[in-house]
Amino acid sequence: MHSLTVDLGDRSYPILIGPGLLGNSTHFTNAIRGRQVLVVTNETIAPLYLEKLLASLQDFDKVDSVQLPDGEAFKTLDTLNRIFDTLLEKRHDRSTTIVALGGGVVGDMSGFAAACYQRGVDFVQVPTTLLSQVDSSVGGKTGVNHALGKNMIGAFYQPRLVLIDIDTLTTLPDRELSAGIAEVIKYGMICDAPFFAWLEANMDALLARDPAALAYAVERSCADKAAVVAQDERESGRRAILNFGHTFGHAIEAVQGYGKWLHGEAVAAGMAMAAELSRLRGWISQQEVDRLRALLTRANLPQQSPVDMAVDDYLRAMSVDKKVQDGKLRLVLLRAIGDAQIVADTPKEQLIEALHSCGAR
Ligand SMILES: NC(=O)c1ccc[n+]([C@@H]2O[C@H](COP(=O)([O-])OP(=O)(O)OC[C@H]3O[C@@H](n4cnc5c(N)ncnc54)[C@H](O)[C@@H]3O)[C@@H](O)[C@H]2O)c1
Ligand SMILES: O=C(O)C(=O)C[C@@H](O)[C@H](O)[C@H](O)COP(=O)(O)O
Ligand SMILES: [Zn+2]
Repeated sequence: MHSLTVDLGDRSYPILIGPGLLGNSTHFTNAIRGRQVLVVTNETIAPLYLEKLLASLQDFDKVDSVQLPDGEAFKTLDTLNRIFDTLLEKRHDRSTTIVALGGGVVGDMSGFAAACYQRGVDFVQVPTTLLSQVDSSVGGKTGVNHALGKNMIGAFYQPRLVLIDIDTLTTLPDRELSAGIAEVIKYGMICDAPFFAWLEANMDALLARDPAALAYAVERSCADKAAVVAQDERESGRRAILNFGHTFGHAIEAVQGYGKWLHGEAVAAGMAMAAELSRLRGWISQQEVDRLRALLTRANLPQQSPVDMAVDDYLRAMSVDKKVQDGKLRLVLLRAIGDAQIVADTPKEQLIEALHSCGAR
């Protein structure tokens, strides 16, 4: 088992990574302070992993579970209410711990429910997709979508433990594996050039689900993310680099309708757009853009806009991005592979040219 820490003072917590962790009760008994637990999962994950998790929670006095409908389209305030309904109907008090068993959708909603229920209860992340293991379970961004924008309603709320059982990746559909790889590639692009080179050398092993390659990619991604989050927990500055490709990607998700494009797919296309913009600005070379594009292609990820999206669709959706300040769009661009910078002065013509170069109408 590999262990790292997200260093946030008295809110620091461990990330445990390895095979077989779901069946080990010790990690839960060590991290959970009270005697009550609510497991939040969904209809797809429950038949695969709920029984195993419940067996590891046998020592607690009161363990309930709730199964949410599956899909990004259900990452809403309405679905959140199902968690609150269960907590109240089953009479969970303030000492309860919410355990999120699932991908980023379950994790983001469970974390937000934990932040809100009786003004805050403990929370543990058990991520089961590659994307949630390398990204969403770490760092405490929680929330739900709004029709007008991604993750628009939420809170920063840190878990007490992130338990990553990489065995769960064996059942993940190929398309979801690729979506997770998009966020892995992101770390290489924004802050870890040696990792980017490692991904170029090991993409075939990752796609073949080689356990050692997957474990390494999860560990390295979590380490990269934990370092950024420890510097700037609430995104007042540097943390925004984790949003590389997301201003474009979130526009794709919202305009297409949540769930049509997977988050990781939208981020992949968004990273290609941000890379093109960085090149137009004279910061990275065509060769660096080509390296990103080649890696996205090998990972079976898109790098072009949906055909039916026009530049105006992007500009409208991007104008509500959470990084907008005083009406000014802030974007994450690249100085080089492995070196991201946040900029507020992108010329509109360059932005439009970058969008066109990725197929936006
Ligand atoms: N909080 C953050 O920092 C952060 C970071 C990145 C992404 N996100 C959010 O995460 C969400 C995307 O997460 P995701 O990619 O995990 O999607 P997801 O949660 O929708 O899961 C993808 C699909 O895989 C299924 N699934 C989950 N685990 C499985 C397993 N082991 N075997 C088989 N099927 C399994 C799910 O039921 C779902 O159908 C988005 O809402 C995105 O905004 C949040
Ligand atoms: O943890 C972060 O910070 C991120 O930006 C990680 C992203 O991968 C993630 O998709 C996040 O939810 C986007 O944040 P948002 O603030 O733009 O909604
Ligand atoms: Zn993301």
